Amino acid sequence: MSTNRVITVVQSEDDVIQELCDMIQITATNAIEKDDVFKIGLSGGSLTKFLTIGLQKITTDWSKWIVFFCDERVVPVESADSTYGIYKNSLIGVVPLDEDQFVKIDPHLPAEEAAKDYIQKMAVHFPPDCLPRFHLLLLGMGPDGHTCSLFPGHRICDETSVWVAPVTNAPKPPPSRITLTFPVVNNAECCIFAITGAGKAEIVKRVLKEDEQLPAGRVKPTDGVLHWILDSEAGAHIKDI
Ligand SMILES: O=C(O)[C@H](O)[C@@H](O)[C@H](O)[C@H](O)COP(=O)(O)O
Repeated sequence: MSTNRVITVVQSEDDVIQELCDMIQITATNAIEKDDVFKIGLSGGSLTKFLTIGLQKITTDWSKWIVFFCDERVVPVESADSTYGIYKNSLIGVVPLDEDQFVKIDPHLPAEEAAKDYIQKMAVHFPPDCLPRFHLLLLGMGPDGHTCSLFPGHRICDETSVWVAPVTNAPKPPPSRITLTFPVVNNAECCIFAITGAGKAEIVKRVLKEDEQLPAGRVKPTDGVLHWILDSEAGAHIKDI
């Protein structure tokens, strides 16, 4: 089954941020026109920097945004490892988003409970009897091909019975996390990978060659579009795919 995949290679990291935020603005406008709400899922890592820089420049009805996490580290919000903590400090007060527009984990719970709790919180915004369908999921990818907190060889990559799964032994610190599972990721209307740097060129090539051993290679929206936005370094081997 071929996915509706679009690969965009631009020159620099700044160009990736511009391309990414242009796509976010368009997707948000279409979602708000269609559903009067914009349900977006954010990831951590370098994406936090891209959005901190780029989201300030977009035009959108911020009041219609509901912001979820594709994955989150189960650490206190004050911790430097908290993805929500980073977005809270870098976006709230900078763009017109309120804290209560973020659907956050309860970091005081162990990962197993935090995952169940997050499903309950998602169920407030999605019909309970079908898979949640995000308008947009923003994804990163590690040099090992992981995305969200779906790590190579980890059993939760095959998890299909829950919307959100706990991770207690993530190879990328911190070890305790929660993550959306593939059925939810692949039910999104749109997924965007924003990837930069020479360190990712080899793994990008492998993933775009559909190496399904790699979690990022299993992101294939069943009824949606998949975008890869790459800078010239991360896209160095594009011609080989
Ligand atoms: O919380 C996390 O760790 C992320 O959600 C994770 O999936 C991230 O997107 C990748 O590890 C890429 O991170 P970098 O872009 O920083 O390489």
